[in-house]
Amino acid sequence: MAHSVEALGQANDFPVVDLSGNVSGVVAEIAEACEKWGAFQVINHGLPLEVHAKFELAMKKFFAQPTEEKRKLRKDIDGGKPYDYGYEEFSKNVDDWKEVFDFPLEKQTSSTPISYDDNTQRELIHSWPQYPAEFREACTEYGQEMEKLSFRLMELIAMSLGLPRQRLNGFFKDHTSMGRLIHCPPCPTPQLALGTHEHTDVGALTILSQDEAGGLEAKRTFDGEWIPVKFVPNAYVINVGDMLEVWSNKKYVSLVHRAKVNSERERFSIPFFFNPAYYVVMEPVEELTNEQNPAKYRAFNWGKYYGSRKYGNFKNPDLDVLRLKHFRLKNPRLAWYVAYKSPNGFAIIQDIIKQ
Ligand SMILES: O=C(O)CCC(=O)C(=O)O
Ligand SMILES: [Fe+2]
Repeated sequence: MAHSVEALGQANDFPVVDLSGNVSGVVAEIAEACEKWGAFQVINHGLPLEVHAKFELAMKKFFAQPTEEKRKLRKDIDGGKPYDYGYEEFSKNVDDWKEVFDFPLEKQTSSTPISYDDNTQRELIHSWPQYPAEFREACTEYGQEMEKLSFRLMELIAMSLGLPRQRLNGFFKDHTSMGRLIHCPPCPTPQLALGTHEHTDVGALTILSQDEAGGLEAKRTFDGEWIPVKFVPNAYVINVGDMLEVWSNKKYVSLVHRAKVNSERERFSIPFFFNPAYYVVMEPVEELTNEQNPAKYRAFNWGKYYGSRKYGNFKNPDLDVLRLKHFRLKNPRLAWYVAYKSPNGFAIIQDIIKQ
């Protein structure tokens, strides 16, 4: 029998954190939100409305073009062009009802390996559309604001874990963050499709802007119920990603989420993924582990993890890509799972063991 949410003493909405409040109050709200929900929304975040509006308009003009135009900017994963225009989902072997445009931050020069056992770095190709003329500038300005907000949030999150304010900043020195524009056209059979299938975000945190069409849903941790993430004007939704789960030694859990589509209207959604530098070795933060609370993850390299997720899709629909569970400690069976399921499984396991 379904329990009423009230009876269980749980709110049915994500906490909305007012970032203009006093720091200790904000930190306490973030701590509770990350632990209970793995997500929260922020208002009064300081991002200029005009930067957001210009960016949103440029995005809508871009997507309104004929498909042939957009396809000129097609992603080519194996050709070292993982950004730009695409209409398939990236981290799982399922089709989403959407088209996307991905862009790295302007100053980003680092590259990611193409698979977990590949140690070569290659420069990644990215191109900007000619139309609309202000597209590149709008994305760049928005990206810079997102970067600022991401650092601010990471500092608040570090404090919420009882760490010094800048404890996690160093991991983002050459960060591999990216922005994604998502357009889901109206869907004639919304019950048979999803804009974005169930997943967790692989990076540290995600800052997502959804529009009035809504559709974003989060899986509530205590009962697995899908909860709609309410549209709040001028707010951003902040998701805990896989890497924050690792650093916090699972005190905070990466948010499982998805997005629905509807038959009447199109929807737009804009996630910004704040990711560590590709060379970062991921492992629980030392200060957050001890004998009573030993590390729940073994160390692994972010760039390789990201590369496997980014480039592993669609190669073979029967194979999984690297996921966080493959690095969880105290579950040797999973090591065998990786070994048997992946084309380079045994090499991956040897690599994990060596670390
Ligand atoms: O479509 C959406 O709003 C969700 C997007 C998302 O979760 C993602 O791209 O990681
Ligand atoms: Fe996501």
